[in-house]
Amino acid sequence: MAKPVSIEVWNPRGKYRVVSTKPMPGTRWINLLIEQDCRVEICTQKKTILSVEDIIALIGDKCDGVIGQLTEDWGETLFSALSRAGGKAFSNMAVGYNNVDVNAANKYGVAVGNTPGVLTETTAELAASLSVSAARRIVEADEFMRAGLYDGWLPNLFVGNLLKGQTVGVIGAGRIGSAYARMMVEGFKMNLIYYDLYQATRLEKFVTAYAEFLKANGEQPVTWKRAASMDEVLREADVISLHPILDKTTYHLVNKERLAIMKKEAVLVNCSRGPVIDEVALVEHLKQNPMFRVGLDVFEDEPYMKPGLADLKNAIVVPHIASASKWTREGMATLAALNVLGKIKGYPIWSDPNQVEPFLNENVPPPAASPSIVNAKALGLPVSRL
Ligand SMILES: NC(=O)C1=CN([C@@H]2O[C@H](COP(=O)(O)OP(=O)(O)OC[C@H]3O[C@@H](n4cnc5c(N)ncnc54)[C@H](O)[C@@H]3O)[C@@H](O)[C@H]2O)C=CC1
Ligand SMILES: O=C(O)C(=O)CO
Repeated sequence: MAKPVSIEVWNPRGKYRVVSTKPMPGTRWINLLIEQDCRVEICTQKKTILSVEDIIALIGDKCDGVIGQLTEDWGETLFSALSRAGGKAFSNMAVGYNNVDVNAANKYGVAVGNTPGVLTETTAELAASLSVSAARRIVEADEFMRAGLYDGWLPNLFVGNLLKGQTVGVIGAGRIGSAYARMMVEGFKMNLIYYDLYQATRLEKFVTAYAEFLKANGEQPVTWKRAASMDEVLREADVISLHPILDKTTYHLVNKERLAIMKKEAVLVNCSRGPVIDEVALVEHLKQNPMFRVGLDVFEDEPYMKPGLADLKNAIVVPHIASASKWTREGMATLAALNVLGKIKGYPIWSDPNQVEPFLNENVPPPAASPSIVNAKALGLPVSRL
């Protein structure tokens, strides 16, 4: 058993005990819980990633709900511990929930919440930032300046890739992938090719309308294409961004063979999950192809990078910050808290997890519903008619 962990307590006399495994941005999420008679316990342990044993110690003998993190292993052990403590409510403070064994949660009747929508543009903006930074070698140039190596303008200094008129590829045109695609098409007049299991109809309509706008103004219209395969995207695109969920079908989706069919001067961006790319193969590909560039926000074995990646000038690496804007992170905390509160209070499940704005308006009380419960159907939870 792990040693008792340090905690911060709000509303100690609250009827319901809600545990958060990490301090989260903002205070609205705390106030929303204590206003509904919850005692809120926030783990203030300095340890970045809590172990299963740490979280069992946090849960204790009585716990009505837990807000957890994407770095934690939520499966049989933790859901059985939460159930034994009388709890039936859990939420990831993340939209991705590959760290959660939903079947185990179903076994113990525990609702699993996530935080879709509030992080869509923030994440897409970072993917766009990495795309431009890699294409134009921003980080290399910054390091060059700071090293005092600049001794005047040169025709060939840090020459990169132009984006306008080139092809942007998206693998996984869901919420974030579609937002990213629009940013790159509308912002840089790139032509789109995307691959997804489902047709991204809204995205296609947006790009079609933008093309008509450009044409009406005497400019070259942009184009879009839904690829029949992922390989088609990898062959044709100049910049490719990965935005699928991580599951067994997307593990190592980008491997040695697929890296080999990409353009030698392509840019590859990953703001989804690290294991979507075979990172060992990527390091070797980057070594063999110095004009191929990557922008990575996520890594196969976070928090570690595969050997050699940190030494490569054609790789930009940032520590899983794609959703890290103030508004988004405070909103994620709010959605996660309301997921847990909703289950505790017996509220129905919000009918559309893609429209969570009503929960994010600080000037009005949130709807009496859980914003997004991924196993609502499996648990037979009622859907809100609001
Ligand atoms: N780096 C970061 O901080 C963040 C990472 N993420 C990651 O991004 C993922 C996507 O988030 P959203 O866009 O909100 O989810 P979403 O569910 O709206 O979109 C995911 C898309 O992936 C597609 N997909 C699933 N399997 C596929 C396959 N085998 N090939 C191609 N496409 C496939 C789905 O059809 C769907 O359209 C999350 O699951 C999470 O892992 C999300 C937010 C922040
Ligand atoms: O939401 C997610 O899935 C993240 O990776 C962090 O925002």
